Amino acid sequence: MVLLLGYLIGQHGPLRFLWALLKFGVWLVCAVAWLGVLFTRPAAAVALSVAWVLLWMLWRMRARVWALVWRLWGHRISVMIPRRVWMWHFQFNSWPRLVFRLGLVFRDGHGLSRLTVQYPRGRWTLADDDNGWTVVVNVLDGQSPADFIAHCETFAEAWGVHHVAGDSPKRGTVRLRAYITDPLRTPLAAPPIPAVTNFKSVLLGMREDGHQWRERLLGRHLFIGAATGGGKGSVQWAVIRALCPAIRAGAAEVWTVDPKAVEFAKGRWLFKEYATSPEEIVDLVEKAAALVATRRAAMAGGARTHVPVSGDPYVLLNIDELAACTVYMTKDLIDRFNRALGLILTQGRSLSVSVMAAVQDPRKEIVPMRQLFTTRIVLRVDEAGQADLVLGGGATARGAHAHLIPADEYTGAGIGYVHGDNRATPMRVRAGYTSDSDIDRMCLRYAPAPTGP
Ligand SMILES: Nc1ncnc2c1ncn2[C@@H]1O[C@H](COP(=O)(O)OP(=O)(O)OP(=O)(O)O)[C@@H](O)[C@H]1O
Repeated sequence: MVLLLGYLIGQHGPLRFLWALLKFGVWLVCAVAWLGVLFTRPAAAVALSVAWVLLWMLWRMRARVWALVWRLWGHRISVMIPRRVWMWHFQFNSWPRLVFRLGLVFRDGHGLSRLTVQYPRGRWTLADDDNGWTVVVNVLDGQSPADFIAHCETFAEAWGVHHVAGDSPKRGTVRLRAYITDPLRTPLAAPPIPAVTNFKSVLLGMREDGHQWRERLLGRHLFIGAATGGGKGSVQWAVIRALCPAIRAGAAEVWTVDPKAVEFAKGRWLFKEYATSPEEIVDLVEKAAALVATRRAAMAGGARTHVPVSGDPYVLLNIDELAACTVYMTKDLIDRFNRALGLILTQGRSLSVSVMAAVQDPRKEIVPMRQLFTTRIVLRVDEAGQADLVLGGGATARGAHAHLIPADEYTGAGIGYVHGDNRATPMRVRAGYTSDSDIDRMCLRYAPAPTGP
């Protein structure tokens, strides 16, 4: 007997052994009590047994019952439950089970008896915008942040939230941000026009975390890839809106290439140059390349970067539907176009000549020079791999699900992903929508003052 006790304690450890002993004692007391009731009041004993079985079945099915309740009334429940209580539920109740099921835990020890499970706990905080929470996890040895980021969709499903975004703020750490509802679900108005253009930070719309979506223009080239109707125009117009004060003051010029002669015809008065036919387009791009060469020669040995001022302005070469220029023109014109554009893309950044190009099909054969664009934005695309073509390899795996953006204009147009500064993972954003009447007002108020005699 002593030997058996010693063996069991050695195998299971004293705590586990005591726990098992306690459970055995409780069961024994229950069984004796039940037998006592059976002999005195058989009917009550049968009723007790049936109630026990029912309770046991309900307990076993608790996950399915909860899933059903959640599916039927989840939305209403989520509104009623305070955010913090909701977060605590996932923090203490669901997280340990979830990471266990996803294989994000480690089991140590030898044999069942000494099994210890190490699982990543994480620091949980409510988000500032009250639309979810953030979990910062120190990954275990042998794991990488990518192991968690790959499961963002699963976390979103398990927590019943709209979206979970993951990134790695520093080595060995992963940050998961749960968004309960989608802050970008309704269209945004056109961004307000600033009093003075800030070339280093122009407002384009809103980020998923509720902050302003801003991009730098000076020293950058912008590339926007999206299927037709994805809302490329709204990003282009948001950039032009931000430039309006500088356009009026003569410190910025927009040169527009509009092969379809539709999208930008309405804002024609804001543009210093406007080209639609293949010959005009190639002449205009060569003119921009010549400006780059002139500025480079003028600055040789002097200042390293050009500062845009009235009379020596920042030039934005705005190209709508780049494929029309790189594929659908004669070979001679395509060669001239590619040569001139290549020169601007490689040398224009420090000389205040930027390119903003929109394209429906971002394949390499269509846009061979897309790697030269420093800021790349992908809106809704038709196939999963296309986000990788725009943002770079692995973007879809890191959360840029541009192929899942709804095709519906109201809920999906203008939504996309961009590589935010200091972020390893793409940030979801929505551009403000510039309507036709907004464009009319911009033309009336900000069209460049006429020059010449
Ligand atoms: N940011 C936005 N917010 C809400 N709705 C938008 C937004 N951008 C565009 N839309 C809606 O989607 C429609 C299509 O947008 P737009 O023409 O800009 O897409 P596109 O990507 O430029 O398409 P295409 O390649 O055919 O020119 C617009 O008419 C507008 O109704």
